[in-house]
Amino acid sequence: MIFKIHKSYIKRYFKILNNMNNLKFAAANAAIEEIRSYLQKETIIGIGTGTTINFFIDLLKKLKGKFLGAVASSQSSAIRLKKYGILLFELNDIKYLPFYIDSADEIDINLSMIKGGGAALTREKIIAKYANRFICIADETKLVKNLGKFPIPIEFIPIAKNYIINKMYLIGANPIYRKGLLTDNGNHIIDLYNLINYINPVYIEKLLNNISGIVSNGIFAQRSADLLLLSKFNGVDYINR
Ligand SMILES: O=C(CO)[C@H](O)[C@H](O)COP(=O)(O)O
Repeated sequence: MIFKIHKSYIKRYFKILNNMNNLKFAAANAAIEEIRSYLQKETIIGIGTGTTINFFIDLLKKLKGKFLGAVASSQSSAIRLKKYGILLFELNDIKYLPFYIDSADEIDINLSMIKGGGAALTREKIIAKYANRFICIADETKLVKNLGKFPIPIEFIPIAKNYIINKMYLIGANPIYRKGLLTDNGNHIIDLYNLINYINPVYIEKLLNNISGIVSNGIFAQRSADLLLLSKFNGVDYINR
């Protein structure tokens, strides 16, 4: 069966996409301005993962020479950084990380987040915890009153799949396995639906941390962001924790 899509729908789709990209670019650009004056020859920057961060990496290439290099939270970000000739470091090789720049799938006013839509949550959480300052860049669609509409990703060790799925039903979540996905750490991902509108993200984060086989979960409440650069159609808001 052939479906004909009206030209006006295609035009509208590209207009929305373009607007979203403009917002992502604006947030990324604000982060560049935020860190610019702190950069020194020996500075290493922590870099997240995703479409918003890709804009940040593209802008960062212009600051090459003003900092030493970067530590990436995923293979995909590492490849992009490498393409621009930005020096890559392993987290274990660095003593101090002044900034970690990343986006989020959802963020609330306390700067707690759900992350991991791009499956990089474990490395993101480790680097975010190691960093002195977490700067989150996001467009205004990511800001929510209560976290939980976006499913919570959990990265787990493959042999624990059935055990974890059963456990998730017991705590009232609807677990959906991301078929065919292998994380950079060789693990798998389940997305938890219906654990919505919870008031206490720290409680859920700790609860999930406590289940055997789960390597990490996408709630970033114990280590929330320090600064949110939130891009809107009329400018960028600076929201401090
Ligand atoms: O947590 C993440 C990846 O694991 C990303 O930060 C999150 O998914 C947002 O991505 P995007 O900028 O593409 O909306």
